[in-house]
Amino acid sequence: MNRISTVKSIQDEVFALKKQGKKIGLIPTMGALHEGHLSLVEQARQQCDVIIVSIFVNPTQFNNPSDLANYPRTIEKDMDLLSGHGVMFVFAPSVEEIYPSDYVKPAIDLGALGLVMEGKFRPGHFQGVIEVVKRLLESVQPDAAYFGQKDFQQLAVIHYMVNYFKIPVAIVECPIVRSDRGLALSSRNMRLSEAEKEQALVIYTTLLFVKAHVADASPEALMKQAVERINAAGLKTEYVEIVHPLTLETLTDKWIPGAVCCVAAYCGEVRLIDNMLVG
Ligand SMILES: Nc1ncnc2c1ncn2[C@@H]1O[C@H](COP(=O)(O)OP(=O)(O)OP(=O)(O)O)[C@@H](O)[C@H]1O
Ligand SMILES: CC(C)(CO)[C@@H](O)C(=O)[O-]
Ligand code: BAL
Repeated sequence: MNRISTVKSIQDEVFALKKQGKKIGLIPTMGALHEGHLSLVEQARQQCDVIIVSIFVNPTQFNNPSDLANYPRTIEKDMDLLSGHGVMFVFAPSVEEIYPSDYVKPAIDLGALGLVMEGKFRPGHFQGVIEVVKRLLESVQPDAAYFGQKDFQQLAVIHYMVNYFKIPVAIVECPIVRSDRGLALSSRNMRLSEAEKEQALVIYTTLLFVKAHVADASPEALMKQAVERINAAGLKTEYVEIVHPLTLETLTDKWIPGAVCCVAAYCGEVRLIDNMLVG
């Protein structure tokens, strides 16, 4: 497994491998890797010949400076965790490498996709995600790129961006990996105490509660109950939205197949997100 830090070097490697007919899979991450990331690697291994994991804490997608400052950075541990998982390259560029002085921000209007949920509570977040994902895809030029459904809205935005700019890559969605008791794995979980990890389970149990009650309550009523349940457990809910899986429009009185319940809540200082297919 080689660690590469420049766009030029990763391009040289990829171009040579592509010439040999190899299929390239990219897993973009911000590091502090866990089993959720490894599941993306494993899925990529089943479909690609060459696996590249990028590790880059992208400053432009953080709307909150303290979130960026506190984001865990564990590159040596990450390299250890990845070894034995068939990864050929870890691409870990600097901020200057990703955003050189002549870098031009992509111009794209995400419309409603970028204004709801994460877009509403983390202003500028998706513009930053688009900047970095477009730059990574154009730098590495993979055949397929793997993303987790834990970041459900991010996937919707990335699909839109790839279509909009006609980037020739397959976007592969990977299911959410949870702890034994249901907490969605996340790099930010490292900042939770054991007691907070216990408390945060209410997000999962609330998603299960919503799923179990679709036949006897409206989306609107269940969103309200979900907020109450999460807050009653001591978390601070930012939003609970039950949405159309493609347009992300909030459902009110009628259910549709494929409805997804999305949650963002603070457990102490740590902001957690999760979602579940409920409709
Ligand atoms: N529990 C998980 N199951 C499946 N995919 C996941 C999981 N956690 C993260 N991913 C995916 O891994 C990729 C990289 O995510 P990232 O590095 O931001 O980790 P993270 O755990 O989501 O961190 P955080 O939520 O704390 O920012 C994303 O596509 C993300 O959706
Ligand atoms: C896709 C991504 C790596 C871009 O920085 C990030 O948003 C993430 O980890 O989900
Ligand atoms: N996985 C989402 C990255 C972020 O929270 O910025």
